[in-house]
Amino acid sequence: MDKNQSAYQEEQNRLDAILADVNRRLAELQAVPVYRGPDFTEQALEAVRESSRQSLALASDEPYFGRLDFQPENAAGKSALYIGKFGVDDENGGEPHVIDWRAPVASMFYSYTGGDEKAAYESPDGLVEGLVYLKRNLVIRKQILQRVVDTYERDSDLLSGAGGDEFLLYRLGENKDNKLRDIVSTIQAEQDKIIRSAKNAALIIQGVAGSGKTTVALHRLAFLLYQYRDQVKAENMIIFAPNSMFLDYISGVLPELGVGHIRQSTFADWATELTGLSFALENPADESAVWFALGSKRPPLNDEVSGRWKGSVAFRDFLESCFDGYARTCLPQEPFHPWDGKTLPAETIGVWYNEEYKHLPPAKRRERVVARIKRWITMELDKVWDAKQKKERKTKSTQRLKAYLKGWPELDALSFYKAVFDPKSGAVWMTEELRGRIPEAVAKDTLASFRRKKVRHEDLPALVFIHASLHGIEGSERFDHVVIDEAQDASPFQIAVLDQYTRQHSFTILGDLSQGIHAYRGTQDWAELTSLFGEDETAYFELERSYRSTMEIIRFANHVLSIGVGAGLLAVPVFRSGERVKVLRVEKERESLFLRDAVERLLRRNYDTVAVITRTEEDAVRLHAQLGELGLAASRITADQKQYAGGISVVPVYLTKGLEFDAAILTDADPLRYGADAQDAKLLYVGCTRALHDLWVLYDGEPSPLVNVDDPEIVTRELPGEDNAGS
Ligand SMILES: Nc1ncnc2c1ncn2[C@@H]1O[C@H](COP(=O)(O)OP(=O)(O)OP(=O)(O)O)[C@@H](O)[C@H]1O
Repeated sequence: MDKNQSAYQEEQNRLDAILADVNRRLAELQAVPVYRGPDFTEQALEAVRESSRQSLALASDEPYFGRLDFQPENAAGKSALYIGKFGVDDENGGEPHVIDWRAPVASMFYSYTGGDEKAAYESPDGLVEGLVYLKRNLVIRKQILQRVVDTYERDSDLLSGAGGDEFLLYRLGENKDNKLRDIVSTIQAEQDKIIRSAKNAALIIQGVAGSGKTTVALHRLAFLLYQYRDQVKAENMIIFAPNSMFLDYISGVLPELGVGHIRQSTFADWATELTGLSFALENPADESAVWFALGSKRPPLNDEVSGRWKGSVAFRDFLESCFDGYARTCLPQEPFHPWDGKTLPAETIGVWYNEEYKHLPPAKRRERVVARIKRWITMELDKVWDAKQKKERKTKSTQRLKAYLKGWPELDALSFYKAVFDPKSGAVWMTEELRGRIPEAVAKDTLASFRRKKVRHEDLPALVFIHASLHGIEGSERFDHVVIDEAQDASPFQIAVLDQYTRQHSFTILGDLSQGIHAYRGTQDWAELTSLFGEDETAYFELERSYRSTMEIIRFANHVLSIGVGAGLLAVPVFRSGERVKVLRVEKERESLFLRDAVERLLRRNYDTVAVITRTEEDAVRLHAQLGELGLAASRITADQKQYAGGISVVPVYLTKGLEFDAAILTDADPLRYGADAQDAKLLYVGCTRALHDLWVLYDGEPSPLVNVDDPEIVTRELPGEDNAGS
């Protein structure tokens, strides 16, 4: 028996033994009737049983994926640690059968990349150092052992890391369906560092396309829930992603990791609900039509652009000044007369408002003062003995209080915000000086939206900020941890308001400035965020290895960036070579026919997900219809879509962000649609980096200056014959 066979046999024997144990324990637990009665102790026991049932059921299909033979210093011998998604204890109190991947000791499986140095991990009792003898990857599917790959063996000629790469490449070469997956078995050292970072800091992660940002953030949530189980609750954690379809796309990962109940939302949904917003949001498609229009039709991008101005921290400071003015002046300066001859002096009301309830936010202060005035009226009425007079005074006082409060209206965030922009609002706190600070075009646009009873996405941070200033923030509204994905599209103000709602700046903020296609409202530079949290409370990471696409695709995409944006933030591909990028001239008249044939050809290669990526929405509508007429059923991805179906998609390039496809065909890569400017380059870069295995780039006339046509190593200008495709 050779070495590989004997390793396989050894693992098969162990798997048989573990599975027998897991299956027996699962059967025993399933045989216990579920307790649904009123006894608290029994309920608690049932909860423990249910959680064991669930983790054993999950563990029984794929109990573990890795093995690490480790000998701590001063220990007599080495032990084989098996690492899986869930820990499985030995019932008799011996070494655990399987160690949870999040446990401190399991960290070595990811961080140890070979070499002669010692390995180490942080145990609850301090640093433990020792020697790793073996690192082994195991693929078990539905209880069947499929692969055994040694990625490190001490004192052997196995090149350190080489097997690890082989295993990673095997995983990366797989097709993708309509859901993102977990990567527990192949987390890379640089990703592991982020996943296991301490909770109480804002982590900012700049990662190139396909570097695993989204995936890493989800694994980090699972880690935080494990490591800080006494301090954080899943219900108090939230993931913000750009749209509902993206949330659906990533929704599978956390359940796979055994984590439930984490909130997932878009910023717009969260903000609308929190503020009880009565206006609708402007259709995002209208904004897209402006900012993703072709080159010359786009407005110039500068700091006075409404989205940038309203997304800045300076705008928050401006609103704070408005708010201070409001809080100082909102209280009526007159005394209150509930009926003729009776007075509650303005000074008394002032003391209540300015001193006694000073610790409360204005809306709550108002509530308390009004309640106190009412109590005062009741007390004064109690002094009146004559029933008729009492009744008359009661009625009078109610009318007078109503009139008095007209000068002190109850404001919600929207009415406050409207008053900021509307010169006719009569708000005394909006001084001429403050009003003069609003750029004219911004004021005009905003008022026009108000007239349509609409607000824009860019108004939401302000509305949340005002809401929090007026009402304060309840403990139950605060988050234990917040993930912001695609954070380059979030404005600094948006992140600043989220920080108000988050305990101890506990954030994972991920993005890629090279994919900042919403530059008209997003973050330009991560340093803007560091200044929000303070340097000591921020940790910055860069991920530059890209795992999604083949080497050819990444090099092709990097070229787009270096022409359109300049060097910097370029992705480093993993060594996974595939087909060359096909840059093909296809005349418009035969475009749809060509596309139909191309998609069919890709499907014959057994790809599961294929995307036709257009530059504009109109092109997507047109091509989708034409392909339908040619008998190719594809789904068209739209901005308001809730789910991603997988299969064949037709999609405008700006809606592909965050998604990935086995193969992608980019249409219209010509100079008109993709000019040599930063905005177009970012769009094209996003489009190219969606493809895992195969990228086709089509144009009519001339190719875009962003497109690499000269490098025969990574580009082919002709369609290879089907039989020798890939050669
Ligand atoms: N360590 C890893 N092992 C296996 N696959 C990985 C690993 N890291 C990332 N991937 C894969 O790479 C792809 C990209 O991951 P992900 O979508 O999380 O990246 P991203 O940085 O958020 O990308 P983008 O910015 O382009 O949206 C996914 O298919 C993911 O499964």
